[in-house]
Amino acid sequence: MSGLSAALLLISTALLASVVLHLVLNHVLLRKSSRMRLPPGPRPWPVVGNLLQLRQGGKSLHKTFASLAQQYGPIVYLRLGSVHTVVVSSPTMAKEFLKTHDQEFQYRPKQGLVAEILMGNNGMAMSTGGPLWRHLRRICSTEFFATKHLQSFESMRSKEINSTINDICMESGEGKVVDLRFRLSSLSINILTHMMFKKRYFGVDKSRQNELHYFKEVTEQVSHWFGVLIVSDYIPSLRWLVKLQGIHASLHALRDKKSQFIQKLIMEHKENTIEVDQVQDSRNENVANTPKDFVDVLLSAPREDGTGKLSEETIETVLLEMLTAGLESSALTVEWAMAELIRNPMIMKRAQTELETMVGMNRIVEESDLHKLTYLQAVIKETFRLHPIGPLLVPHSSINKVCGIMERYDIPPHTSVIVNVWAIGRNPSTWEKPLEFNPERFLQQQHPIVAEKVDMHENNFELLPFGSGRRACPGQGLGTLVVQLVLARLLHSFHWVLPNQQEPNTLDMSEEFGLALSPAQPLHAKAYPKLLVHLYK
Ligand code: HEM
Repeated sequence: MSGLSAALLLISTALLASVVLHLVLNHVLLRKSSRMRLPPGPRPWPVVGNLLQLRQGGKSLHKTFASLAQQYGPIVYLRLGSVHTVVVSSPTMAKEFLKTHDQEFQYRPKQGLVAEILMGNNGMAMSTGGPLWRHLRRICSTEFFATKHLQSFESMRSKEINSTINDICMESGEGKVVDLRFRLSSLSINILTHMMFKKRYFGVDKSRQNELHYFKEVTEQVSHWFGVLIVSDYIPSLRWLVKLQGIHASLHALRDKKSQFIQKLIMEHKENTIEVDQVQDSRNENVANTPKDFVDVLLSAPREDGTGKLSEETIETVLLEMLTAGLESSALTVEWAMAELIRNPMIMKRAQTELETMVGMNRIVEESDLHKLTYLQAVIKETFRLHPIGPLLVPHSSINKVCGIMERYDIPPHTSVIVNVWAIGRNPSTWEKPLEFNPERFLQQQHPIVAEKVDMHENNFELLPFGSGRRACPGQGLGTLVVQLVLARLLHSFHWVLPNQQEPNTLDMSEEFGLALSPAQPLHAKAYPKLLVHLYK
């Protein structure tokens, strides 16, 4: 027998053994779960469960789940390989899991291969839960996301946005089309990396180019891998097949790359050799005197049991998670808002008129103006409703079986609970004409769920762009602030239209589902300055 046939025989025997093992495990699992009052859902196939149904829907998982909800109702049970999964798609159901049973469902499901290799279980966002997760969340809330700390970076934010507005103004003067995806993502990277480790990557001289390239490669690859469906996460006996495909090797190589990048940052902070970047503004001030950054905070933080310092592994993971969660979220939300406004010129005009009235045309928008901009807030809520960048949140889970959901259903232990906020935002029984971009809906007092009530805080489950409860996004304050400020500055500083006299209503609004839900086509537009020249310096 040739070497090749021997290898093929070995592979087919192993495959057969995996399938048999799985059939046995499935049988046991089905017998156990058939005794529970499970929510309704499509009948699972042996071994693969409902995995094939998900594949049929293509890459847009949020849409596949929404059509399952239309068939089976606001709570659907699926078995993905051997993983119990529940998808909820109504405000009432979301409240049941994220508020009534928040304590039980505060955990994350067991990590898949990607998170296991790239993050370990010593971080925050992907951590299954426990004392370290609680400790890290407390550090983040008190030392990084606290209002006072965020305020201390106000001048840096303003200078970064000035610099972007200035670049757009120059492009406009040269008759160029603005690549808003690039501009917004560069701005968001500079703001976050400055707060996290006192570095900015865009608008810096050539010396930082290699580092920028490396940084982008690492973060883009991490995002890419989080969007890949790894079959052994659902059918563990196929782990050997995944190994054979070289996925482990690629992930380990990426882990080493990410470690190198973050280790360098940690070293620079320990040795105090970091070159603090300077963003010049018209008053020729720089931002060197900014407060303690996040790496400093983590390096001086104690362990969860109060002994010693956090391990470097933990620091690495938290930094990578914060970068992954925070880098694109605000930028993509502003891009969606701009796309909707360009498509709806009357709505853009109303937002601009509000800025002209409340701020005037003789100065730029400051953070202290934002609370007066009611219409702008409504535009942002409407953007979050139609285009939540985390359409399925991050899955929640419970350690134990939870009985009596809506007094009707039992949820097996370690079930992956997915909240389809995208479907909730488009549900016609909650929202009138749900597919219309209509910020006014948040200003109409007579509507049953009016703006004043739907405030994106703990008790409004109609609008959940940041989740809710113990696992809600800790970056909500920073994210909202950046979205409001950047959008206000773009609308106050420029008139915006599509290039080549393209009709507004022909703008492609299709989505790309990945780690974040982004416009499938990066937004390009022409900008025409509205303010006096010196306000762009
Ligand atoms: C517009 C901006 C943002 C949006 C829409 C957003 C949305 C979300 C959502 C939907 C979740 C999952 C909530 C859940 O599982 O229930 C989340 C979690 C998280 N977000 Fe954000 N986010 C934004 C900005 C940020 C920023 C700027 C940071 C950090 C710099 C950040 C850090 C995190 C972290 C660390 C978690 C995981 C929390 C945990 O598991 O305990 N986010 N975010």
